[in-house]
Amino acid sequence: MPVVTVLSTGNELQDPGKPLETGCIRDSNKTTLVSLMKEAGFPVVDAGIARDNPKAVLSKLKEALSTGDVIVTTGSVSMGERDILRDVLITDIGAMVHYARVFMKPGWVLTLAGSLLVLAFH
Ligand SMILES: Nc1nc2c(c(=O)[nH]1)N[C@H]1C(S)=C(S)[C@@H](COP(=O)(O)OP(=O)(O)OC[C@H]3O[C@@H](n4cnc5c(N)ncnc54)[C@H](O)[C@@H]3O)O[C@H]1N2
Ligand code: MOO
Repeated sequence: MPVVTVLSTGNELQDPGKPLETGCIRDSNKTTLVSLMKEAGFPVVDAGIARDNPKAVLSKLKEALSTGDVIVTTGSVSMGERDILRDVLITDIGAMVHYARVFMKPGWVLTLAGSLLVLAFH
């Protein structure tokens, strides 16, 4: 089975385990994704949270690529000025984006990119 590495993006995200700080929210998406992947039988690596700047996203993505055969990310592929993941994938990783939109809302900015294989959704 391929190893699936799951990475979240967002300055506001906080891991479970300590009281929630002002202006933060729990990284519930990663918890959900990790559980779903495990339930489906995949070995899973939790790659943590990348903060919303290109350097942090690149460094976390590189780390993720070294642990997983498939990378699933959440956040940072929509229309906001801090939605930078796609740029980093193309410019810094050299990934090919196969698609960046699907006919569904919410969730229309689902992105599939291959370098190895990165599935970025949000
Ligand atoms: N838990 C949620 N996740 C996502 C939501 C949502 O409503 N709740 N909306 C989805 C859609 S549609 C879009 S578009 C993207 C936008 O996410 P971005 O990261 O690009 O933009 P933000 O403005 O930072 O996030 C929107 C909203 O979703 C919360 N969020 C983002 N990532 C996570 C996460 N890992 N765990 C929990 N909540 C998250 C964020 O704090 C904002 O309130 O988001 C999709 N995902
Ligand atoms: O860009 Mo979301 O996918 O707000 O619907």
